Amino acid sequence: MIIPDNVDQQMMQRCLTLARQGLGYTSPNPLVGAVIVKDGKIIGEGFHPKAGEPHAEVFALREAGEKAVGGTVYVNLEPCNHYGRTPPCTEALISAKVARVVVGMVDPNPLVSGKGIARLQEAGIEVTVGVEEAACLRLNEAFCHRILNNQPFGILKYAMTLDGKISSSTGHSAWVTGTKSRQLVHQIRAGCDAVIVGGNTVRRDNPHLTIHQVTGVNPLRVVMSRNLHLPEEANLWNVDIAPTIVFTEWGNNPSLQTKLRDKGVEVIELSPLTPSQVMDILYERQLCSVLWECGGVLGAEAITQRVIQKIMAFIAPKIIGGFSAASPVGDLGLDKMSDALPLQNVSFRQVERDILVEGYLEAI
Ligand SMILES: Nc1nc(O)c(N)c(N[C@@H]2O[C@H](COP(=O)(O)O)[C@@H](O)[C@H]2O)n1
Ligand SMILES: [Zn+2]
Repeated sequence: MIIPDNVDQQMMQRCLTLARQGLGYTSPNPLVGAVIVKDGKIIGEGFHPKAGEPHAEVFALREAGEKAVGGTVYVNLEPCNHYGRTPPCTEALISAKVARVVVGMVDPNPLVSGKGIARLQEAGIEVTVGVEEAACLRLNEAFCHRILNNQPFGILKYAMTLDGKISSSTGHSAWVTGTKSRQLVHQIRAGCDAVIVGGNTVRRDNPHLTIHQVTGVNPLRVVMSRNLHLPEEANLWNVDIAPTIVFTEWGNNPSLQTKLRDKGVEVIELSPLTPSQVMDILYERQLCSVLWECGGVLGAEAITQRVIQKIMAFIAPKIIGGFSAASPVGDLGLDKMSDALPLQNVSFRQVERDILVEGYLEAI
């Protein structure tokens, strides 16, 4: 392959493309891709496929072999300088005698942060940091949030009409948005480690919460139901497609608990059952990103408990009306419009006739 102009940016974009091949498999580790270039040609490429397996740099070095001597290595995350599940990549890069390393972003992991870059510089390797940094940060926003806050990154996703309703006043909601938006949701799910819904969503919509027509892995499906008044038969109880965990409060509906466990559904009793307790457990289970596809009551509770960092709102150009038709976020206890939670880094994207508004509830 011939290398184009603005090589550093182009090669970093190539790293991001490679890194995305690990989407859905790497948690709690980041998505990382690496490219090695020498004499204007790519001589090695790699990506991190799974926690416990070698890092992206190692795969790229393996492919380049002896030719890596004097080459330039591109990697979207600072090379590690610690013994984790795998040995430090800095030592592999130094042994391979590469001349230059171009890093997309500093690793926020306190075990690494800045130390990988310092080690390479000490060994006489030229290091450039911050190429395509915004795109690198965005790709690993969930990893960064998790490692800095000891909690998974929470995304609240909803679809609403132009008059702010997620269903009609009878509860009917199929469908608010168009086909393309719904396909995009499947892609978003494929990039998340878990999807959470409340008991109402299970009773009313009987969702699968899987991915269709996109490549990737199904996320873990999570149901939060205080009273455990859930149907005995539901799509989510078919764990052959994807695992399901049901969180409930201690001692509720023991006979359904037994039936669910018999079907292979994991049931966890917590008192009190709160979004933040659930996120703590998902953190311990090594998850980086959690997509909340719940109704307004649970969504508001999750926002109040600060477990939601990002909002993805699909808005369809239609009006349903109805005083009792549900809206995407329930009571936040805010009385004045001046208290409304502002989103940051907001972006807008047209998806057929719908608009996707994305933004962050607080800086990450
Ligand atoms: N630069 C880089 N490339 C990769 O491919 C990576 N997976 C990482 N991860 C960093 O190292 C930590 C995990 O180390 P182990 O896989 O346990 O050895 C991870 O937290 C990142 O800081 N970095
Ligand atoms: Zn490494």
